Formats: sequence, structure tokens, C-alpha cells
Amino acid sequence: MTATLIDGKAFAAGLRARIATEVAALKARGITPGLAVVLVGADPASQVYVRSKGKQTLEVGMNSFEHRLPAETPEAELLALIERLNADPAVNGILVQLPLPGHMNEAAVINAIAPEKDVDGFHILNVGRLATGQKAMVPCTPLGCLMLLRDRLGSLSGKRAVVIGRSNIVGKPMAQLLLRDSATVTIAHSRTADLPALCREADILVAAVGRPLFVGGDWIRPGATVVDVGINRTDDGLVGDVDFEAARKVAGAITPVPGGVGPMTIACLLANTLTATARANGLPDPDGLTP
Ligand SMILES: NC(=O)C1=CN([C@@H]2O[C@H](COP(=O)(O)OP(=O)(O)OC[C@H]3O[C@@H](n4cnc5c(N)ncnc54)[C@H](OP(=O)(O)O)[C@@H]3O)[C@@H](O)[C@H]2O)C=CC1
Ligand SMILES: Nc1nc(=O)c2c([nH]1)NC[C@@H]1CN(c3ccc(C(=O)N[C@@H](CCC(=O)O)C(=O)O)cc3)C=[N+]21
Repeated sequence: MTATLIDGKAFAAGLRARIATEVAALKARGITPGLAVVLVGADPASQVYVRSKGKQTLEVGMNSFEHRLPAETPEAELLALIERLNADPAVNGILVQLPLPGHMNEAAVINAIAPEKDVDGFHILNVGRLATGQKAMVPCTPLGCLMLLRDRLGSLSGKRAVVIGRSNIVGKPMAQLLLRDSATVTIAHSRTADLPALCREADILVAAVGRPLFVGGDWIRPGATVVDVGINRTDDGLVGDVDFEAARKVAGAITPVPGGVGPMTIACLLANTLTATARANGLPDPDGLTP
């Protein structure tokens, strides 16, 4: 048996097409969604993502505002920029690309973003709202994973899910979303005992570790759905956290890297910007874009 490929690239393209339709409808009412992306420093991977975000933002008909600051920018200057973007009615979404340079306090910067414009869903209020089941901005990568899982499996209720990784940007919000959909969720991390055996229990396995080919084929329950969040640059090119060739012989379905979760992250960023724009204008949330 070979696993079904979960084509995140195609799913993301479909999502962007839907978003473009909704943007056109807003524009007909005189509302143009705007996304501001702030990049501090010149990390090469971040530059690639920021360029890709800007391009796709324009493609769906939104306004894109890019702010590039030198690595040595004082934190106060970044906070002043965020204040201006918070107050700017043309800006509906604000994303500060992470990681930030070492001299900055990441939490302080994120929490300076107006929660209703926090399209990454990293602000402490959005984290708390998600955790307590209130209307929030939901982090893009976990939201993209959830959309792929629902599309593949329908209901996640009662399924055993294992999330490897407990970061604030992927692992923890992923676990929250799975829990909201009534999966039985275990969060694993570097101190987890007998991780392979734990993973073999999982109907849904999400890997967000940041180690190439970390999850072996023999960790996977036959027929399981495997979502590989990892983005690792190696001599063999871009690879995920899962040993894809081994895993696809066992899994029921699996996301590839590239072409899996990555494109969904950017599509969900646009989805969140659209949702933020709707809310800012007192309109209902667009269907199917929020969990
Ligand atoms: N596709 C996309 O859109 C995105 C992809 N990514 C990618 O996803 C991956 C994870 O990102 P992120 O969450 O930010 O990474 P972090 O480095 O913040 O978190 C990694 C997690 O993996 C855990 N871990 C590390 N080593 C082991 C181990 N040996 N066994 C079990 N768990 C381990 C860590 O555990 P502990 O907490 O104990 O240290 C930690 O919780 C990266 O490859 C990143 O590039 C990230 C964002 C978006
Ligand atoms: N504030 C903030 N928000 C983020 O959402 C954020 C961030 N900071 N910092 C970095 C991570 C990483 N991330 C990715 C986005 C797109 C792809 C993506 O499109 N990947 C393509 C391949 C792209 C390539 O070739 O590198 C794919 O998997 O097919 C990957 C990773 C967003 N992140």
C-alpha cells in the first residue's frame, strides 16, 4: 500500500481562489484588505517567505505593505512602526516575521500588535481566546494543517492525535485546534519517553520538530494520516521532519515537503487577513476560513 499524497499546494491554490472572490466582493463595497509584513534583518529564508507572501497578497487583490528594517534597528523603533500600523485603517493585518534579532524581546513585540490585526494569532489575547474557545485569530500553520486534516478525514472526533513539538507557533496551537475538534491529543517533545511507540498509537501524526527525516517509517501506524510541518534545508534540498519515502509505504495519507503544509501557511495568512478585514467592517466571518 502507498499513502495518498495530500496536495497542500493544490488545496492552497483553491483557497486563494476563494479568497480572491471574497476580496473582489469587498472591493465592490469600497473595502480593500491590506496586509503589512515587517522583516527585521536579512535572514535569507525569511526574505524568501516575505517575498512569497507579498506576491500572493497582491495576487488575491489585497494591498501589500512591506517594511524592511536593518538587523540593528532598536526595539523602540520597531514598536513605533507597529503603533503606526495599528492606527492605519488601510492595514487590516500585521505580521512581524520571526525570528527577530537577539536584542529584541519577541513577546513584547508580538503583544504590541493590535490583537484584531494579529493575523499570525501569536498575541497573548488570541492565544488565550483559542485556548478558551472564544473567537480568535488562529495561527496560520496549524490552521492550514487542520484544513488538510478535515478535508482528508472529515470528523476528527475520537481520533488519537500525536503532535511532536510544543512551540508557541506550531505545536501548542495545533494541539488546541485538534482538541477543539474532539481528537484525543498528546503533545510530545524532546523529553518524551519512547516517542516511536507513542507515535505508533496515532491516527493523526503531526511532526513539527525541525530535524530532517526525524520520524521513521516504523513509527507510523498503518493507515495513519501524517502531516509534516518541518522545513529543513539539507544538501539534498528541502526536506521535512518525516522520512517521506519510508512513511509513505505505511501511512494512509501524508503531506509532502515541499508542497504540503508550507503553501497552506501563506494561504491561511491571506484567509486571516480577509477575516480580520470582515471583522473590522462589522461583517460576518467568511465561511470556512475560521475553525
Ligand atoms: N511549513 C510551515 O509553514 C512552517 C514550518 N515550520 C517548521 O516546522 C519545524 C518546527 O518549527 P517550530 O515549532 O518553530 O520549532 P521549535 O524549534 O520552536 O520547536 C521544535 C520542537 O521540537 C521538539 N524537539 C526537538 N528535538 C526533539 C526530539 N529529539 N524529540 C522530540 N521532540 C523534539 C522541541 O522540544 P523541546 O520543547 O523539548 O525543546 C520543540 O518543542 C521547523 O522545521 C520549522 O522550520 C515552522 C513554521 C511554519
Ligand atoms: N511571524 C511569522 N509567521 C510565520 O508564519 C512564519 C514566520 N514568522 N517565520 C518563519 C515561519 C516559516 N513559514 C513558512 C511559510 C511558508 C513556507 C512555504 O511556502 N514552503 C514551501 C517551500 C518554500 C521554499 O522553497 O522554501 C513548501 O513547503 O512547499 C514555509 C514556511 C512561516 N513562518
